[in-house]
Amino acid sequence: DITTNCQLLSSFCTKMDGAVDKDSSDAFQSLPDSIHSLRRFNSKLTDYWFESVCCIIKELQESKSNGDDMEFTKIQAELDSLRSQLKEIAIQRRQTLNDFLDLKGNIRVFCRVRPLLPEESCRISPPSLLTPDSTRLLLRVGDRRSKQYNFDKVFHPQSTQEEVFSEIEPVIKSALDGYNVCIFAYGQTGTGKTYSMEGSRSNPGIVIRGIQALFQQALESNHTFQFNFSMLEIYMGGLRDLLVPRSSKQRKPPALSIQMNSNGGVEIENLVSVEVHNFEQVKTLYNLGKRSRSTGATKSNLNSSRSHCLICISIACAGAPERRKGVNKIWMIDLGGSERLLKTQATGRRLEEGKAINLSLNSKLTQVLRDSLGFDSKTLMFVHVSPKEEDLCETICSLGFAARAGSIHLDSKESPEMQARKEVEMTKLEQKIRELEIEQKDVQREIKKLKEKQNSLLRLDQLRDLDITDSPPLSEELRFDEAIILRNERISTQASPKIPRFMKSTICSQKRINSVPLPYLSIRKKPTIPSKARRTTSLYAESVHSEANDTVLMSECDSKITMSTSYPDEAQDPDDDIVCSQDTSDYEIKQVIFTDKEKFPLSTTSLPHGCLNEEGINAKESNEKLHSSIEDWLHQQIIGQTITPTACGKRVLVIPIEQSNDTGSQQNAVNELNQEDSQSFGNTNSGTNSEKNSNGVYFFKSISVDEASSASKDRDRIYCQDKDEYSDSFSHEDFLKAQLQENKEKSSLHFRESRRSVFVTHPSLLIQQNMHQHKEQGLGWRILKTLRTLWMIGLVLLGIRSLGLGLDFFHGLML
Ligand SMILES: Nc1ncnc2c1ncn2[C@@H]1O[C@H](COP(=O)(O)OP(=O)(O)OP(=O)(O)O)[C@@H](O)[C@H]1O
Repeated sequence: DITTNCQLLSSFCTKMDGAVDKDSSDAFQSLPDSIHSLRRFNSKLTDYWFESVCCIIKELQESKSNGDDMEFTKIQAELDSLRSQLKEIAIQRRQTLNDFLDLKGNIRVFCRVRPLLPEESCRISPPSLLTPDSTRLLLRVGDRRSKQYNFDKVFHPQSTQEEVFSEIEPVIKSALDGYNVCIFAYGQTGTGKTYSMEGSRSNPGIVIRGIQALFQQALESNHTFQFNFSMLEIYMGGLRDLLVPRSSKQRKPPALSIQMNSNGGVEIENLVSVEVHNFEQVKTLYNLGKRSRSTGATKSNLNSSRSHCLICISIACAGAPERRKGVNKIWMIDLGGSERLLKTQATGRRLEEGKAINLSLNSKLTQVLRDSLGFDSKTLMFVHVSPKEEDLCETICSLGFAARAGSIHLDSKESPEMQARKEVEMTKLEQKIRELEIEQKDVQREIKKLKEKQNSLLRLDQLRDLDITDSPPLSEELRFDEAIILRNERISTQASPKIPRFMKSTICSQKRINSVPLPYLSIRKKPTIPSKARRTTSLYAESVHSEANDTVLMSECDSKITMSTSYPDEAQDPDDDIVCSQDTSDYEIKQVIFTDKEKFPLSTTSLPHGCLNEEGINAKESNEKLHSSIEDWLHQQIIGQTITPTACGKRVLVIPIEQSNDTGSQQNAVNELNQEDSQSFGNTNSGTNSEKNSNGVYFFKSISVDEASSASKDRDRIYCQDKDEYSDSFSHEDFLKAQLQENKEKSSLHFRESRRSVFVTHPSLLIQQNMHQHKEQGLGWRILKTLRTLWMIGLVLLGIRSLGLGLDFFHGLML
């Protein structure tokens, strides 16, 4: 209405005035939008407003036209120089950090002595381990003898998780610089390996802190990284993917096997590798993986890890030639407790596990880590020991192993002077790294400021190109819009605009009294849909309004199929769903066109957007839901992986959509899937939805798609072929028939009864057309059916009675 529009314009003019006076970039930012709104509502405004706005814009254009180009070029030059400066600093910092780590040693060995646990502390015996300083550990053997071990650092029983992590932080930086990194926790069972790696909820360990630091540092760097997360265990000598739910007879994940690629890198075939974008996602996946890890109670540890657990984050960064490698890995490994089988008194399965833990330390583990150990990879080993005297033998074994691993640089015969010089050098390098980091941040801040300035100039440029006064205020397109707006307004006025929505008549009732209103027309432009062969990305979520009466498949009552529309760049019109929400026999279909999946690499996948965000989720219960949804989703990926051959002959995971934040439509599509995936397929919908489902719509059941349907809960879906061309209006039956008749290599549509959504998932699912029609029956029909049944029962009773009479008669005759 006029008042609202005048208010809109008034605020617009205030903004414009501000823009002229203060050169405010905020006002520039909203100018194009405001101008668009202005033109849109022009016909309802007085000439005065429009003219005054035009004047302001003109003034603005004139005042800014001089010298802007020069300023833009100057800023660009400054930006270029700052960028090369930043690159220079990054190279220097990387080099200095590497020198520092070289001095420290590429293989570093730390020792952590765990404290006595509350249940152990009552035993009073002299401590067998002493830590005279931060690098030496003294082991008392008997009353007089003691043995000394040297480490890069010794963490005494009171050392905190923060102190331990402080040794990890520099290698996380190295990982972002392109170096492979391996962090191990080694030691006897029950000595605190899992405590160091995992930690507790309130006091997290290396893994959680490491991942957090990785994402934080990636955010602060001037590169964009791609992270992929995998988690596996070596259990009883074999590899097991921890992100895949435990196998059952029907759902067996593919076996993992270790392969070497052409660059000499190790690849684990069939291992699920999930692209992750933030810390929360990794944390959720990590928690999921932890649940699948093999643990059990032993005499030494009630919650003993019975396997080696390996976490791998692969880091890729395009356009950063200064990195050591294009793609590198960071491994974090919680080894199974090395144990003396006699001492743990293990029998049966525990005995076998114990043997396997010890054996696989050398075989599978070294194969998996072949490309991540040695050369310029950074390896950190944390050897864990127990302070208990009765564990002395195991402690000696562990310390001996650690000493051998560290002997590469620790035992080298360095004189105290040399060691002192090394210390000084390292301190200097550390200082230099700190300075370079500060400088780097300053330059980054400067670049950000200049970019903002440049953007505001660009926006002004856009404004200059805007021809307001010379062109007629309404273009053809806007005239058309306006005509539609007027038409819709007329319709809504006719339909008593003041009554609340729930009181308006339904389509059925309107039909009964022959007053079907004119359908609403959308003023939105439809995106042009490329031919199917060319579709590579998710385009839009489209819903269609369609009448579907008197077809063979339809139910008795007439019903309309109403599908709402949503485009990425336009806000949803609140009135759009008026028609579909009025009539219980209305029915909504959402069709989401997805990406071509063939471009995804083998065994690499991306989670549905938002699926792993723990924020705002209500702790335990929601976590459970989240986990089961992720499990389901992951399992679907595994099944998809086994049955989905692509045109290139490769097998790819079934991925709903490539993760991207850029278009609203993709977001819509992903959200749709998230909802789908995060809910069980049953009646989890709201009452309204279910009610809608049960009125005048079809149910297609038991469509099987190879192994997929037998292995999952997809029984109430229909799978049919994707439609080649977009059609605005079609009957339900025709639509489905068309889908089924098309060739079977195309993307498939899922029709889910419970949510009434049709969406394309992935290519190449073969279709079996054994669909059973299920008609929803009206009340009248049900009464007829009951009467028919009663009639049949009556007939049968009559027959029996007649038979009885006949027999009596026959009996009488005989007598
Ligand atoms: N530094 C520590 N501070 C406090 N408690 C600790 C510490 N280290 C270990 N513990 C406790 O000791 C117990 C055994 O630790 P943990 O399970 O981490 O041992 P482990 O070496 O991983 O054993 P396994 O190899 O059998 O899995 C746990 O209850 C843990 O909380």
